[in-house]
Amino acid sequence: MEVRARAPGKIILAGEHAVVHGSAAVAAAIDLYTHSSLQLHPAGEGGAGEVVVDLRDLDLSFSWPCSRLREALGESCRKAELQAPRPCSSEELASIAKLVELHELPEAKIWLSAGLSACLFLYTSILGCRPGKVVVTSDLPMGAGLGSSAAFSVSLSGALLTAAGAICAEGANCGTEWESFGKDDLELVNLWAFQGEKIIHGKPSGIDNAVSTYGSMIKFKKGGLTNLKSGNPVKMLITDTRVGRNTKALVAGVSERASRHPDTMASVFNAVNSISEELSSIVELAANDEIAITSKEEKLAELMEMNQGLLKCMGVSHSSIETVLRATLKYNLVSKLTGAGGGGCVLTLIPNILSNLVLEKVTAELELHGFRCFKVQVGGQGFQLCRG
Ligand SMILES: Nc1ncnc2c1ncn2[C@@H]1O[C@H](COP(=O)(O)OP(=O)(O)OP(=O)(O)O)[C@@H](O)[C@H]1O
Ligand SMILES: C[C@@](O)(CCO)CC(=O)[O-]
Ligand SMILES: [Mg+2]
Repeated sequence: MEVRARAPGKIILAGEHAVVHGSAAVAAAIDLYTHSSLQLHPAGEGGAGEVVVDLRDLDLSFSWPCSRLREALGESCRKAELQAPRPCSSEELASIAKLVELHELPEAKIWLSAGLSACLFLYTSILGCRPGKVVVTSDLPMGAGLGSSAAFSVSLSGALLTAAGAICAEGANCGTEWESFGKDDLELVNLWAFQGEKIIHGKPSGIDNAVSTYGSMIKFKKGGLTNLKSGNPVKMLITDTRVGRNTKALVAGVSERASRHPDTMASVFNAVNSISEELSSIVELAANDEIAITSKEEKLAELMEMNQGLLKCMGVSHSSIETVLRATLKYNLVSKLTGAGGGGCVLTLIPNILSNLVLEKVTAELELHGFRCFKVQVGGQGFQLCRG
């Protein structure tokens, strides 16, 4: 049997980085997905067979004989207690890293090793050393702020947990082939995906895996999640500056700045918390006429502008991000970085009354800089499954 799972990427409307330090943040799922499909193979004689990970978009395939996995991981290669996800110990992570190194990734693709380590950890913890093949494809740019690592961890955890019989989809959703899950199953997927994110990010807040698992728009603050019912659709243009960066390093950089200036940075995080709280209540307001919608959008834009200023103050803006801010401001549009920053993607709020002509002009100007623009639906589905 083949299990096909998908999990969405996300945008962060307010609160990235500060959320790692306990502030509130607001995030929403977008309609760009990572798909993980899984086929289990019958165990060969004497435990033969292999685990194959096929990263289709990158045209890369990796395999490990089950016997090699068992030898390297020993006890940890035994199926874990599925209902209680466990973190990857540092010894286990070192053994997994050695298994990944066997494949000698080219220097230009070395960033993949964290994703492969997370994949091997989730596979062997959830299924043990059973032979099987995972195929991953994604609409998301990797390492660009749209939550590719979380969508990868969520889709993979969900496919593995389904194959292990730990969770079960609840039937077709809205007449599509994609099936959704109940609250308890989603919670389990989210907990396992968080362990995968820890391997990739170092110190994740958990917001990216939560919004990818549950979908919709959420306010997230350590230990708590509120579903936001958006009063009117929020329209955003996403610009990928194509400047590569790494969330783990950026998160560590902000923490270092916080340890050098604890009081000052505490005030910055506190200000971001207020922005996220205010933004989440504005998002939920239902505006009925053009004047009300415009006033709501003006408030959102101002909060995004303030948040961008504070992100710059945390040291995570970048000249490419500043270029997008200037280009969009010429059309009176407000932008902020989204995700970890340092390059990656920028959000631009698209007012309801903005004509398609102006939107096309802005997009064309951004593309002239070599950036790539996406128009996305905000606040859609979370983790879902399709039976093959
Ligand atoms: N489809 C995928 N296949 C394999 N590895 C992936 C995939 N998607 C993400 N990854 C792993 O996640 C890493 C990118 O994660 P990172 O957290 O740095 O960026 P992001 O998740 O795209 O952005 P952000 O965390 O700011 O939202 C990649 O370097 C890779 O290790
Ligand atoms: C930068 C960060 O706040 C968001 C990355 O999308 C990291 C995290 O919350 O884990
Ligand atoms: Mg990430």
